[in-house]
Order: sequence, then structure tokens, then C-alpha cells
Amino acid sequence: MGSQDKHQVEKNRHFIQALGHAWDGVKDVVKKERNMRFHIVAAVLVIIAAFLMQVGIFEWLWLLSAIFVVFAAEFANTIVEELVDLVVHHHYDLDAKYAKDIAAGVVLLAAFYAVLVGLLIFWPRFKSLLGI
Ligand SMILES: Nc1ncnc2c1ncn2[C@@H]1O[C@H](COP(=O)(O)OP(=O)(O)OP(=O)(O)O)[C@@H](O)[C@H]1O
Repeated sequence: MGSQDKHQVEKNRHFIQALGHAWDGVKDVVKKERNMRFHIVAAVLVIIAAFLMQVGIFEWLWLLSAIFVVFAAEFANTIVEELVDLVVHHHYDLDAKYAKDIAAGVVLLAAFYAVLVGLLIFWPRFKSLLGI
């Protein structure tokens, strides 16, 4: 973990310290989770496409919301994975499997939602670009 206060267990003393720990959390998820890096690449591609196709303000809102829903789902999934591993220490456990599979399901649903939003916004533009 990236924190400078490696052994801190008491509450944060000030906002900047809390912000530092929150930023460490974001960096850790990006560093440790391959899927998170995949989501970031996909989000950058969507943002480039949205710029190129000059989508409107409400379409930007839908796209950005979909991106953040996927990011939030991946963060929630990582929290569940870390907590389960903390409790069962990598031993096989049916409840652990249940919790992790549900957490992964949340990411799947979020990704499905994002693909749907992307299709609704980009498909009509692709169609007119391709002349079909
Ligand atoms: N302790 C456990 N007991 C039982 N099943 C487990 C356990 N740990 C993981 N699994 C099973 O393995 C799957 C993948 O585990 P885990 O999510 O830890 O790995 P991952 O591939 O790194 O996930 P992600 O791709 O979301 O980061 C889980 O969805 C679950 O089905």
C-alpha cells in the first residue's frame, strides 16, 4: 500500500491526511486490478470518440455517468475481494465464493449498462458515418 502513515490505525487528523489515504486507495486499485486498467483504457477511448463525434451535453452526462458507474462497481468489487481474503485467508469457502461472485456480478451489470449507453449514443452516428 502506498500510504506514508504505514502503521496508522487511529482516525485521520485533518482533511489533507484523509485525502492522501483516499488517493492511496485509488492508486492501489489501479496498480493491483488488471480489470481497472482495462476500464480506464475503455473510458479514454470512449471520451476520445465522444470528442471526435461531437456528442451533446446530455450525451456527455450519460457517458460520464456510465464510466463512473463501472469504476465504482470495480472499486466495490475490490473491497469485497480484499475483505473476503482478509477473513478466509485464501482458504476455499463457499460463502467467500458467493460474496466474490456477487461482487463480480455487480461489475458485469455495470459494464452491461455502460455498453448499452455507448451503443445508444454511438450506434446512430456510426450508422450515418458508414451510410447504412
Ligand atoms: N476463498 C475463496 N473461496 C472460494 N472461492 C473463491 C475464493 N476466492 C476466490 N474464489 C473464486 O474465484 C473467483 C475469482 O476470485 P478473485 O475475485 O479473488 O480473483 P480475480 O480473478 O482477481 O477477480 P477480479 O478479476 O474481479 O479481480 C471468485 O469469483 C470465486 O468464484
